[in-house]
Amino acid sequence: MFIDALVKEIKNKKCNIVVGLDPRIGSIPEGVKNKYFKECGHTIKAAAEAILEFNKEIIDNVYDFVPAVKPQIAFYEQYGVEGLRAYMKTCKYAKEKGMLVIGDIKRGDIGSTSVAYSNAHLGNIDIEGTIHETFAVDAITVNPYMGGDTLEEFMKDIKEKEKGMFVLVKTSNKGSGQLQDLEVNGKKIYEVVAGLVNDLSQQSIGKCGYASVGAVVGATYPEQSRTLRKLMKESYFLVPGYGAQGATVEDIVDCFNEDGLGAIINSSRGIIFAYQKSEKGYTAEKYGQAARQEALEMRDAINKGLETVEKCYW
Ligand SMILES: O=c1ccn([C@@H]2O[C@H](COP(=O)(O)O)[C@@H](O)[C@H]2O)c(=O)[nH]1
Repeated sequence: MFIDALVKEIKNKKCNIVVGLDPRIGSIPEGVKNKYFKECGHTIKAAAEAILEFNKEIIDNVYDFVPAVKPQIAFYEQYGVEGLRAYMKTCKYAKEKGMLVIGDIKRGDIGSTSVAYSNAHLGNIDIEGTIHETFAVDAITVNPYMGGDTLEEFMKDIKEKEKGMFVLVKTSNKGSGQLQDLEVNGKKIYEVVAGLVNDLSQQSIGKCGYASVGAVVGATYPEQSRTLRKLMKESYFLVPGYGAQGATVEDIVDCFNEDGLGAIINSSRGIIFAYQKSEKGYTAEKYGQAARQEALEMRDAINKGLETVEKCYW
């Protein structure tokens, strides 16, 4: 099951972080992009090639101690077909290096359309008996706004193909409260969604005791995450908002259960563009090493924080 593979990697690597692969061409070092711009001009193809090279260097520098990567598909889609090719190649490369891949795709639609999303991102597509995989990754993020039936359509691939999904429950952005914190029948919307996630998670509990149906819970809302931890005991939390969005170790420790497991903390810009922190003596030429250093520091800070509250698994 996806969750068993994730928890195994987390325990083996003693690391609770996921590196977000959100490449922005403006922040990719000149040395990388100029190579492709010289070859192909200022084209979509050149940008996509630069993104792929950049991602591979980041993966090469973190795969030995980081369990998973989370590419956000929007950063690839904006370059059309070439961008999506870079997304697929990035996912494949990370998998070859032994990392789990969480596709941050935030999909969800009426049931039959969710099936198509699931085929694309978790399963495969059957063309008159010939099976093809397209974007398949280990787990995806899913938007629950259209209701529980839209989530259920992903369960077939989660069970049969041993995949996972993280449902948006309480997001990290400033406006997340505008809808998610509204009260209906004495419950916040995010609590209602947590109920849906908890129900689905019961169908996907692995040997490790956690479920392949998890929740996205923003690091920027520690109070809400404490409530949510109690409502979804078996669900793993995918926690964005650390670093660039301002959340710190203190904000994320309660996303973990008492067993020291239950959460994987994402940082994207803070790691992949760490080379821009010139105060730390990093350089553009060594952007991969800068990302490695920053990810190591994040891992150690989180482990130390968890030790302090007596929740460190190892
Ligand atoms: O609530 C959410 C859900 C998803 N995200 C995504 O996580 C990363 C965060 O990037 P940083 O650079 O570390 O801020 C990004 O891909 C978002 O789309 C989120 O931030 N909050």
